[in-house]
Amino acid sequence: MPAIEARNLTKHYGSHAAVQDVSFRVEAGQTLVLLGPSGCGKTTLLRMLNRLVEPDSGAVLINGQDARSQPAERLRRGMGYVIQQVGLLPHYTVAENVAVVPRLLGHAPAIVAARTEELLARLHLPPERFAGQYPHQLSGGQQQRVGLARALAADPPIILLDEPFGALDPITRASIRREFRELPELRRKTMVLVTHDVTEAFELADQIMLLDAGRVQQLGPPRALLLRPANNFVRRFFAAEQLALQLRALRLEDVLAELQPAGEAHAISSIGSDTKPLSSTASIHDTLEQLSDSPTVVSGEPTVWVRVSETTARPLTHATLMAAFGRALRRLASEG
Ligand SMILES: Nc1ncnc2c1ncn2[C@@H]1O[C@H](COP(=O)(O)OP(=O)(O)OP(=O)(O)O)[C@@H](O)[C@H]1O
Repeated sequence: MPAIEARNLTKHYGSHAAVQDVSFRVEAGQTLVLLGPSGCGKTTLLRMLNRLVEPDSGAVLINGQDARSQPAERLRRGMGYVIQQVGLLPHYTVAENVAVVPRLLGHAPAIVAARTEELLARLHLPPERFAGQYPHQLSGGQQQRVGLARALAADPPIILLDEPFGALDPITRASIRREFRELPELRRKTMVLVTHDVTEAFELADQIMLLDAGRVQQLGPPRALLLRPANNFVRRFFAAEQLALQLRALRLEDVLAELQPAGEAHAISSIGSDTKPLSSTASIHDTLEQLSDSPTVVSGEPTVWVRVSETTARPLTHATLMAAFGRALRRLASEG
């Protein structure tokens, strides 16, 4: 049973159709990204999931149960909600803001305090410095982290995020996104995230739903939208950032075959050093970054070793990895 299911959701504002006949399923632990140009209906769709907006027709099922079968407040307690404007309470300290929902739920004060400290520390807001501060004393990025800590505080199984990194400059945004991806708290969560940033979508999504004028243009894993676009809108939407997205959509395991010379008897056993092997599930983008950090330098290029046996290892550099990536793209496109 999917954790979230949307069935034929439609919403009009007057005669304007904001969302038209949208359906999707999100399995437990997966992330769906709602992507599309401004005004395409992303926020309206997200807010139908926690009943901040009621659909004209269609239904939302949470763990198989109709969202309308329980009071909206109870439904929302099981779903964290993170928005761009953060919405911190100005007269509450950081710690009080994070603790709002667990307190409402009647969790024991000592447990709430410990959990708040742990979350702040994990989100790089050392509690000894930040717990007693007020929202106006924080930067935009720090406020967004507090917003995220607040959404995670009661450990809800589902998190809805609306442009959660929207107010940040691109560099801070990329680094917060990385921390976000690595948060152990989020690994088990079912998430629906709204963004208009295609790179963000490709970094975070298991599935992307691309919308235009309230209608689904394509729903699928990131690489399917890139390699097998359903129509010209999808093709054009990704055209400008094609390479950056391909680097995020393909993983090291996709190019392994291309790193192997024809006729080589042994399969590749590892890439990288024994102490720091590269993960075969890392994106090519992340692999290139890790390669840059390699302490081994051959002919002025950072290098890692591709091992096929105890005694045989070949060097891998940015150039050889990019060449293999190019061949893998052509192969995947022709398999289309
Ligand atoms: N409360 C409302 N009353 C009237 N029209 C609305 C309301 N909320 C949204 N709309 C309209 O519905 C459409 C979809 O809006 P929505 O906020 O869902 O888009 P979005 O994709 O999230 O946009 P953005 O990326 O700019 O936030 C827009 O045309 C918007 O003007």
